[in-house]
Amino acid sequence: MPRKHSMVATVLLRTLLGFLGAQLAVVLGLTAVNQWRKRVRPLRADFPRTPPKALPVDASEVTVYTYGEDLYRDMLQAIRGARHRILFESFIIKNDATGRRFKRALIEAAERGVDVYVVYDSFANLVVPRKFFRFPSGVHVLAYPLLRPGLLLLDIRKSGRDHRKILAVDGETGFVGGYNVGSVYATQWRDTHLRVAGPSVWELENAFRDFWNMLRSEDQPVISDTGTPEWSPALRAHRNVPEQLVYPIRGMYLEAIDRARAHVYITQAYFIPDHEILHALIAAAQRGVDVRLLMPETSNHVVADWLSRGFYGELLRGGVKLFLYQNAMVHAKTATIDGRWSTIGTANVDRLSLTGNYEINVEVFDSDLAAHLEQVFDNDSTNARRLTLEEWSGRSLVAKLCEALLRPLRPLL
Ligand SMILES: O=P(O)(O)OC[C@H](O)CO
Repeated sequence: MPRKHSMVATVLLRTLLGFLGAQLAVVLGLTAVNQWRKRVRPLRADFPRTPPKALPVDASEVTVYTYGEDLYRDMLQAIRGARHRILFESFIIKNDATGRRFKRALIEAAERGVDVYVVYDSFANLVVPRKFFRFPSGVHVLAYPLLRPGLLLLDIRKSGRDHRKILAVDGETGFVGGYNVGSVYATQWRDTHLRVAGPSVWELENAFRDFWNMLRSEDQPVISDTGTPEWSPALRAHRNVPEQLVYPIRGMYLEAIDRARAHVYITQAYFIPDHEILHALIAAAQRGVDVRLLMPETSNHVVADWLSRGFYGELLRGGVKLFLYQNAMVHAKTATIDGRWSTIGTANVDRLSLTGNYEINVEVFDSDLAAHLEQVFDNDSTNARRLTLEEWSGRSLVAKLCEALLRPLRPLL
């Protein structure tokens, strides 16, 4: 009997090792093909743009940016015009011409007496020399740690990356959205960011302050919290905070999709939905809602693309329309529903963002903003091709096998 057991264990172990080996081979193979493709067919930067447009939302004004150069110009202008306080947080800050421009502007602000706070994620910037993140003492810098004590003991409150992108200046102007800071994003990537001017900037300030005060070291200043004299239910920031086991962005998406009656337009860089989000979208399509998903045909993460592809069949059979963005990386994390609800933020629709990282998305109830985001979606769609169920069903057996082998990796991304 024990001999039989050990034979079964050996067979199981070999099967598992064979599966892991095949998975590794697929990942390495896809990565190699992707590197080659990038060399012979680099992404173009001639995607359609929608110019920034300012719109009132209650007592505030919002502006949608879909082109990095426009955004960085206005962010830098806000930093250069700061009089009291700058709160700046970015998942990635590249040590390139754009990153250096931001660094210089932040230092100059501190030199003229502005209180400057900077947060970045240590893991996302591992390839950036530490020297780049050295600022003069007038700038307060918090590097979200590579590993937080407690994580090794599986304390999930200590998990997640700081994936947020926030700038808030003087409590008057704020920016939030998908853009990291780097030259490639300025012209090569299609992303979406929101500028807020007016009382709703508090939403972003508050998000930054709570994060800073929770994670600052003892020798760093506390950012005082005086509350807000005014906030608008039309524009609210939702924050995923692993330290508090709070992940409202996923709930926000589920609630909004569940209410949809006419249309759902979602733009995502990496779309790897969980069971509930997938089924909420299909349920909406089944009740007659026009559900459209726009994603890059080829993103900068080949494995994420293949994990995403594993859902295409079910989505298409469920009536969801898929639009694949061509020849450029679309990195936006936005959705607009029924001409009245929209979200713009940092969270991807994948496990890492929705139940893993520190994230921030603004949820906006406003018909003008929704109409504008629909226009952006339509404009983006002119640079996308619609994938049909017929085409997808005819993909090669090798492609189907790769999807099946990679399926167990879904929870990792
Ligand atoms: O994590 P995101 O969504 O900010 O995307 C970052 C890019 O993938 C950088 O390679």
